[in-house]
Amino acid sequence: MEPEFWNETWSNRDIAFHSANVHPFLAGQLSTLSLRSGARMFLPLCGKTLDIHWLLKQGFQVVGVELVETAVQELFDELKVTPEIIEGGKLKLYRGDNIDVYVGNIFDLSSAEIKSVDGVYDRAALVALPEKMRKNYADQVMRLSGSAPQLLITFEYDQAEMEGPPFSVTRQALNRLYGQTYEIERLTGRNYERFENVSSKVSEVVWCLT
Ligand SMILES: C[S@@+](CC[C@H](N)C(=O)[O-])C[C@H]1O[C@@H](n2cnc3c(N)ncnc32)[C@H](O)[C@@H]1O
Repeated sequence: MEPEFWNETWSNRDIAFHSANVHPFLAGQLSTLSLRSGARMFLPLCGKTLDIHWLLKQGFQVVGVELVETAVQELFDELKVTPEIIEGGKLKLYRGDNIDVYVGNIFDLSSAEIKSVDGVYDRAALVALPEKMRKNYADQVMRLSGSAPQLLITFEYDQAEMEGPPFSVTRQALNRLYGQTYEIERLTGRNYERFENVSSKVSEVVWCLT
């Protein structure tokens, strides 16, 4: 997906991926990463997810990256935080108490910029990218996070029935992307019935990468 696709998605408000609730598995599964309190969580392709609100409330620090500035402005508005906006690098930085969100392309971000990361939360990020981008994305997430443990949420369905995004990402695909670096454990999953065009089974699956 090229940047124009996501700019149009946000300007047309075609943001069905944005949930009105905190992800139902986040609270129950994050502890599998065994993070210290106050850990710094990296959210690649973060949008304006309410999961960020939840993480901040739990005392985590958050660092995100998001291509579309409108999304980041809305995130800070909804958090009721007036950001300090820092320009100078390739990406603009929106900063508040315990939260840094970089505006721009994840592939332009450096590990020196985002500093240390204790855990990664990938919801609707890996699955937002077409197959040909996923290897570069996975390598970049590992580079940026120092291969920190990940809570990763994917979809599995018959890709022939829907174009994506979100795309179907199987365990075999995860093994190819992350299997050299991480132990990959399937934590839980549920049937997901919100893709209108898919008549066969859709599963939403939660993984722990340690
Ligand atoms: C499917 S949405 C998911 C957003 C968020 N994770 C959530 O759960 O609501 C994917 C987001 O990634 C952003 N995005 C896509 N490609 C990106 C890239 N190369 N770098 C940074 N952000 C990107 C899009 O603008 C979009 O907001």
